[in-house]
Amino acid sequence: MTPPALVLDGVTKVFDDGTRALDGVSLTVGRGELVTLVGPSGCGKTTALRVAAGLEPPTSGSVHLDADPAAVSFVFQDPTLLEWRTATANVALVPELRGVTRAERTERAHRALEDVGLGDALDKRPRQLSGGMRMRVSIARALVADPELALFDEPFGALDEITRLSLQTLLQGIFARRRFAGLFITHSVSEAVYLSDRVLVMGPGRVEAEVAVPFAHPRPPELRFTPEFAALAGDVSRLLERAGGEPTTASESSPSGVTTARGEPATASEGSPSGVTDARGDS
Ligand SMILES: Nc1ncnc2c1ncn2[C@@H]1O[C@H](COP(=O)(O)OP(=O)(O)OP(=O)(O)O)[C@@H](O)[C@H]1O
Repeated sequence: MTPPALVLDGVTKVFDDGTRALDGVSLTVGRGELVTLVGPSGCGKTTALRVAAGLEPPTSGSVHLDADPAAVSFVFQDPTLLEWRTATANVALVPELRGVTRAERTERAHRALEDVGLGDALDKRPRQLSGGMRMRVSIARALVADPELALFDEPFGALDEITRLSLQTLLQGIFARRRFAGLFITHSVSEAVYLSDRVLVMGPGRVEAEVAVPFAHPRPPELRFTPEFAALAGDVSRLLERAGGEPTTASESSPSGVTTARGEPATASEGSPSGVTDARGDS
């Protein structure tokens, strides 16, 4: 069996000032699987991502990355583009640093930019681009490395709602075609359900529950308006509320696919679907 792309096993992170940001976090991201982390502010999502990326050492527990480190890409909330470089030159930077020839890196950058719908903006500088377009460049820069694992830290958090929805649709289409492993942090329940195969609900320092998302890829944008989608988002919202997060829109019925952190079925509501588990095992 192919090993998962990423495994965190019992990871604890205590910062020098004594803050216990992670307290026994275990999670896996399989190949070709997109996993989202949702949870209240300060529960440790970014820390988990940074530990996964090797940017922070865990205090205890282990991290297994089964990917070429050169094939791990990041997308942050801030697109962090170089203002003096064109969109193409920004995207080509990664292959440039790896010694890829100019002709090849330009071709790869153009392909990646076309993939994110920026075929008409290849020579534009960041200041000539809207916030959504800058984020597309940032996604293209992540894709140009042909990632085995892509790590996303709330990439769409600063965008307006319409841009955010269109970038979700874009990323979902790219994921359906390329099927990298992904770990994606978001505060949006609907974004988590629309994009991912599994939603991990975090409470302070811990993964409290896991919700399997059964919808096949590619996912049409209209999926977001179906009762099945609303039911699953409702389950995640309820689990998030229990974990200490802000309540979001919940629906009456519950989908299949929710388990608690210990793997027991969690009865989120009458007629709960299979697929929800609570990390603590209580429901
Ligand atoms: N370098 C650091 N030194 C000390 N404490 C830190 C450090 N980085 C994060 N923390 C603390 O660790 C906890 C978890 O922070 P983290 O940024 O991982 O949470 P988060 O869930 O990503 O929050 P948000 O949703 O607001 O981005 C917080 O209490 C935060 O203040």
